Amino acid sequence: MSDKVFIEGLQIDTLIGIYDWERRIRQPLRFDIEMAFDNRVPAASDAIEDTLDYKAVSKRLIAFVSASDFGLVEKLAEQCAKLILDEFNVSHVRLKLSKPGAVRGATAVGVIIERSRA
Ligand SMILES: Nc1nc2c(c(=O)[nH]1)N=C([C@H](O)[C@@H](O)CO)CN2
Repeated sequence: MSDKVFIEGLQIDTLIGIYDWERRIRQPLRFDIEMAFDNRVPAASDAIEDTLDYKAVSKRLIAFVSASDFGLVEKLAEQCAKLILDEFNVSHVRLKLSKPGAVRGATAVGVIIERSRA
C-alpha cells in the first residue's frame, strides 16, 4: 500500500539553531510531510472521520514547532515524526525539514527522515 496523505510547504517560525545569534531570533522552517494512509476507506465513505485530517496534523505541528526550542534540525525532525506516529493513525511518515537561507548560496538545507511505528 503506497497511498499517502501529504502536507507540502508548511511554514512555521521557531527558535532553532546552534549559534548565539540564532538563540535570539525566530526563523522560518518549511515542512514537507508524507504519511501512509489507505485511501480506499475515506474514498468509500466520503467522510472526514474516516480519513487522516491534514488540517488537524498541520495545526498540531504548528502548535508544537512554534513553542519548541532546539539546536539541531535533526532533533526537531525526530520529535515531529514521533508526534505524528504517536498521535495520529499513521504507520509510516516521511518528513523533510528545510531551513531556508541558513547557508549562503543554498536555497535551503535540512534533513529528510522516514520513520515507522514500532
Ligand atoms: N546537520 C546540521 N548541520 C547544521 C545545523 C543543523 O541543525 N544540522 N545547524 C547549523 C546552524 O544552526 C545553521 O543552520 C546556521 O546557519 C549549522 N549546521
